[in-house]
Amino acid sequence: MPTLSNFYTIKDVSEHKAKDDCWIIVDGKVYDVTKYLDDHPGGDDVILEATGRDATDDFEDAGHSKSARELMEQYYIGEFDTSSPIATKKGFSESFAQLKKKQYLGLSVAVVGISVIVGFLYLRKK
Ligand code: HEM
Repeated sequence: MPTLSNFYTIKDVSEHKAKDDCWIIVDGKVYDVTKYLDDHPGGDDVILEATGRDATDDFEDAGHSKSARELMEQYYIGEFDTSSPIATKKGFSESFAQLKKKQYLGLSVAVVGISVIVGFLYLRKK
């Protein structure tokens, strides 16, 4: 029998990033792991660090066993709404924006520097 699932956007999931209210996204599914944090063999910090974004890569990198995957089923609360944009690595979008800012700054400094040198050479020739 088909079942209706809850769908959560990244905004919904981002509202549950605390130790006493923690959701994670793994493989397109959303889990409320609040009650599991203290029991997690990998520690609560790794899970808390992976909230508010797609934690699939971190979950897979840890090489979870079959029993760990079975265990997580009891924390399943719904599907992740993939129509919303999402980062897979923490801070990727922020660091990309910072990099772009730095590039603009570098370009401005180069333009000013070249103008000064050209101006200097021009004046010396006179
Ligand atoms: C409902 C979700 C989760 C469950 C049920 C779960 C369960 C487990 C279990 C049972 C282990 C012990 C080893 C094993 O049997 O594989 C483990 C280890 C570990 N988990 Fe999770 N885990 C969950 C989510 C996560 C997430 C989201 C991350 C990373 C962000 C993570 C990172 C780790 C790490 C790093 C270990 C390493 C332990 C070590 O070998 O030192 N886990 N987890």
